[in-house]
Amino acid sequence: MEVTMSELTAVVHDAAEVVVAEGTQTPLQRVEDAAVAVEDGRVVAVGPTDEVVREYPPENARYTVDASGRSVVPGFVDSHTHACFAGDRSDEFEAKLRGKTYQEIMAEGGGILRTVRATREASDDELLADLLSHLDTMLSHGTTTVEVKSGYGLDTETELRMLDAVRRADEQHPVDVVATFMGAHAVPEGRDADDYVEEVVSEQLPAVETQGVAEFCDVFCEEGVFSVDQSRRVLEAGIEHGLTPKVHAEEFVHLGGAKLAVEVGAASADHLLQATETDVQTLVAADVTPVFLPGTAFTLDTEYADARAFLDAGAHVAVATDFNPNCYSQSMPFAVALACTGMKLTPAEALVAATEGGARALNREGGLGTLREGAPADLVVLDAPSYRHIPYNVGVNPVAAVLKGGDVVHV
Ligand SMILES: N=CN[C@@H](CCC(=O)O)C(=O)O
Ligand SMILES: [Zn+2]
Repeated sequence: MEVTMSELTAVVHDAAEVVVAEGTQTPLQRVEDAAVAVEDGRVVAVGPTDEVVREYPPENARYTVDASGRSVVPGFVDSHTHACFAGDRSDEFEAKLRGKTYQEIMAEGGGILRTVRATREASDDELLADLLSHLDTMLSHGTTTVEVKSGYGLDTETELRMLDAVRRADEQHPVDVVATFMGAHAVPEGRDADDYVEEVVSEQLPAVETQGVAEFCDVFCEEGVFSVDQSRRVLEAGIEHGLTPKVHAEEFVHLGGAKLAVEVGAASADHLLQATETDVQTLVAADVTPVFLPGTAFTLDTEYADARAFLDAGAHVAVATDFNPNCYSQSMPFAVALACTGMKLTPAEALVAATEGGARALNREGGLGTLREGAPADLVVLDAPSYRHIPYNVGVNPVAAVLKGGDVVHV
């Protein structure tokens, strides 16, 4: 005889609105005067409060959240971050304000390579503590799933130490953490790029597979970093070691990273500031999720990517923070605001790109990033009557509470 026990975990009721969110090609689905019921970590009902509470009485639930006057949206899925690192680069922000470019700072030994030096020197516990602290900040701003890349080690030992910190953070923290190996983030000081690519392929990737510590493999395909051929070599080797490709593509110079993303069947192509109309058509036809990182354009004070061209071509787009020592914001609400002001997404498009779009960029299309029935119960209660306040009330954290799998994990 089969016995199953289901548990009414949470009822969030009397919300001014609940945003279901489906995809950036679908009009925003939302319900007014609404409630959400959660059983065993999944959404079991979304609808008018009176109907939901009749079937799922709040008094039977472990958590009851009175969301009167507030809006409920899916937890943010931040699909592109470099959140595991040590050191501080706040002085580079000032140098950029005085006119230095990102490339000039790198050429002087700053930028990524400076973070590599600090990360190699940090202990395992320091790396973990810093990452956990960033996850706390992300959670308090409504992020419930985040992707974190390695790539500040650039040697086998430190890349593995970073990915181990990511694994431990995932175990210890309510936010779900998805690991990406990015040994090909920069060419280490004093090394030749081809020679280093061979190290990534023959040493780092086999070690990452043995440890089972990453799901994706990313590469910085950029002029002066890794060429298309070098990037292809890394991503194809990554596939052989069980990792799904992602590409930092067409950020500063148009090099062919978008085309490469299609060729290798990447889950996403990210940045895309220099993408051409052909890139747009090719990525959309191949269903590679375009990930836009407006915080990077804001920090570098550059033009923003043309996300509208992708939306017009039928793409389901994603928006993420790109949190890293150069783009120092863990806040998805801020990324949503910049997606609106910088890329002219509507608040609805930006919100869906930051939730369901992020799930697509991580190949998690079974409901993550939405509040439809059956989806993981990752909910954000906003201290505002509408999702429209996320980009409107800019510079203020709009999050009142966060539920992860139906448990209240932040108030
Ligand atoms: N573009 C390459 N990597 C990061 C920046 C990393 C850094 O500057 O430390 C990015 O996605 O923007
Ligand atoms: Zn990046």
